[in-house]
Amino acid sequence: MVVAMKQIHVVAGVIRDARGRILLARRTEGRDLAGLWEFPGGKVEAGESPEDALIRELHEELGIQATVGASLIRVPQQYPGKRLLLDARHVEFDGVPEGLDGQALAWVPQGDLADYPMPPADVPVVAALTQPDRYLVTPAPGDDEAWLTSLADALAHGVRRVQLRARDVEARRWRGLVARAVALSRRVGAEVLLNGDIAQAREAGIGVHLRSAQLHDAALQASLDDMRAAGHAIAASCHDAGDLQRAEALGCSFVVLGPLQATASHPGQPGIGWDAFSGVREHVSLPIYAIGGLAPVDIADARTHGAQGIAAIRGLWPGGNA
Ligand SMILES: Nc1nc2c([nH]c(=O)n2[C@H]2C[C@H](O)[C@@H](COP(=O)(O)OP(=O)(O)OP(=O)(O)O)O2)c(=O)[nH]1
Ligand SMILES: [Mg+2]
Repeated sequence: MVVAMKQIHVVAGVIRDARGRILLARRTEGRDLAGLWEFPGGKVEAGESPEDALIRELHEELGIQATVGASLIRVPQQYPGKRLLLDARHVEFDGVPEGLDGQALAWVPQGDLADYPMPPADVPVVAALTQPDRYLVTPAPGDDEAWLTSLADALAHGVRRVQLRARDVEARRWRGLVARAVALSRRVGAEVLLNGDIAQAREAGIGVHLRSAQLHDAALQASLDDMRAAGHAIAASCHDAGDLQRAEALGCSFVVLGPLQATASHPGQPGIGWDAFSGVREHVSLPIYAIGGLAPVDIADARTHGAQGIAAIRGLWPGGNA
């Protein structure tokens, strides 16, 4: 049994300049995680509010006067020997930031953030800034044309990450639907992944979304390495910490964890709820969508509990059903 360690609350600022670039600071030698880039900030002291802590830290470390804005994401994360809550807030400021502790600073265009080595808890923060907060999973097609129209509708409403999923659809029909769905998605720059079938995903030139049962199939590693080398995304469905760790080891770039609530598509499977979701997410450094009975209205809750956002069939499909 793991002994519960006290969680350290760290509040960090997402600070932008007039060009939209984001300020990163490099952790100085002699501290934990030295040399890695971080969002400026620090630990909340006893009796202090997170907002006051961030204002104090940004004044001490950068010499700026901060105004703390909206929450971006709160990431619970385990490190060797400690547990962290990285609480990332948008910040406005007066003054000119300087590295008052001798730390290097960099103004980084949002698209380049992934080039800066950062601590594990920052990976979900960067993803929250740069990747979609909704992940549509398609329902099984009844009528093909109606299914494609609904997909086009979802894309028109801003969906930018899609998992094509259909059980029990005849292979040739599914291949045709996948090709048309990929064309629709490409037109608006949405990312597409195919559920379960690595070979077909490779052939269609899209990513693959692994079923949780596939995570424990060691024989898949070679074809997944091949997918990654070709620049295609790998994602996975996870139900517990073991699945998450396996997905991270296989090189997944994001995952789905659930069911958060009981759903009609998985009757009898109880939901894990937000608190358990937070506890499980601590074990890996990955963007994680919560799935199971969720809709866009739940995105704020999701972010508060360390999720990238929500994945859904009904909650993101126009009309709410297949
Ligand atoms: N500020 C900040 N800390 C982060 C980030 N990511 C991350 O894992 N951390 C970790 C590193 C540290 O273990 C902890 C923050 O502690 P810190 O060393 O900055 O604390 P502090 O500013 O209060 O300074 P001190 O305790 O060294 O005096 O959180 C991040 O993006 N920003
Ligand atoms: Mg600090």
